[in-house]
Amino acid sequence: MSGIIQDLELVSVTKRYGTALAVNAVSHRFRPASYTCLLGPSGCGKSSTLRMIAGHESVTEGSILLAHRDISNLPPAKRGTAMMFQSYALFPHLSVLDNVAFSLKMKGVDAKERRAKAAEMLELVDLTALADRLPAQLSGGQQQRVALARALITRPQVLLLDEPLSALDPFLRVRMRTELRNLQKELGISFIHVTHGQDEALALADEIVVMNDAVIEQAGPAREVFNAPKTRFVAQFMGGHNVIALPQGHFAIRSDAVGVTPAGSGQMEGHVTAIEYQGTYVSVMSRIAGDQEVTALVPDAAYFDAPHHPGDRIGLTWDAKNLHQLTA
Ligand SMILES: Nc1ncnc2c1ncn2[C@@H]1O[C@H](COP(=O)(O)OP(=O)(O)OP(=O)(O)O)[C@@H](O)[C@H]1O
Repeated sequence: MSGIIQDLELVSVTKRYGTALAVNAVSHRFRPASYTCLLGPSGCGKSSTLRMIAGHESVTEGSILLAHRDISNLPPAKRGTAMMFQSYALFPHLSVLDNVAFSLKMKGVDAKERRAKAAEMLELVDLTALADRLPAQLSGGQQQRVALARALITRPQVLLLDEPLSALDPFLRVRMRTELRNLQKELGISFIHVTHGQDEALALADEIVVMNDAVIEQAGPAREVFNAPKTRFVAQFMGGHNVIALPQGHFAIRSDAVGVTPAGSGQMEGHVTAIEYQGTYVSVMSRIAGDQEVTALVPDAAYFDAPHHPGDRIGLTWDAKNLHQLTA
């Protein structure tokens, strides 16, 4: 919205709560004007990272730079960032329009100008018709759009979103994620979105930053992180992969890159432990040498041409180019 594309960078950022280490010397440069998801399991430090960027939590060590300016010690309103919270925290007694205009009122902007700006933001999130309602008269999805408009009215260079879709029902969640993604592209600013959902991150993100245990395990374009996980944790957390120990080391391979052949004809022998019908695919779970579990996702037509059953011996095949060596 500023018209200038700005870089956000974390330089060895650490957060301690007493003796607990929540974020451990994390460094990362966020791509300008892109949608980034901070992804990881509960407690990995993603919300602490987001809150430090927003200025709602102090940085214990390290610095946060926006457009090469150290913003680590600035108050939230002076950073060029804005945060949309998990609970939208709208003022219940204020109309939608006044909720959106609130931060401009705090800044001393006169009534006419702030109402005009708020109306512009409501148009952006498609809520013009509901400007005079109170928050209690809105659906969850509408409340969320008010919260978005309220964050965007400050014209941030970076919008921070903490689990913004978690309060919505599954149907609305999918719709809102499309809206968020479109809004980010339309505004051309950076969105940094915290989530513990792999599907959500894959659907939304240009870049995924996977955190585990207070550090970044892997960061890169969504497709690269899913396709070529570097560690066992990333492979297992992203899902859809097998982790296999081979004589050359540990490898990840996507389940849909593993083929099932008649016994005696594959790269490896296994016996089927379970079959699960998933609609488009059938999941064939098997056990191979070394008591390792391998799952093959077989397109349903191929499976039903030559079905297998628990106890059957099968061959498993893959193309070596689909094996990704793990570093940890
Ligand atoms: N205010 C606090 N005081 C003490 N410890 C905290 C505080 N906030 C977070 N922590 C701890 O820091 C670690 C990281 O928490 P954080 O909220 O950043 O993780 P998260 O990945 O966002 O998890 P979740 O998805 O559950 O919100 C956790 O072990 C958490 O218990």
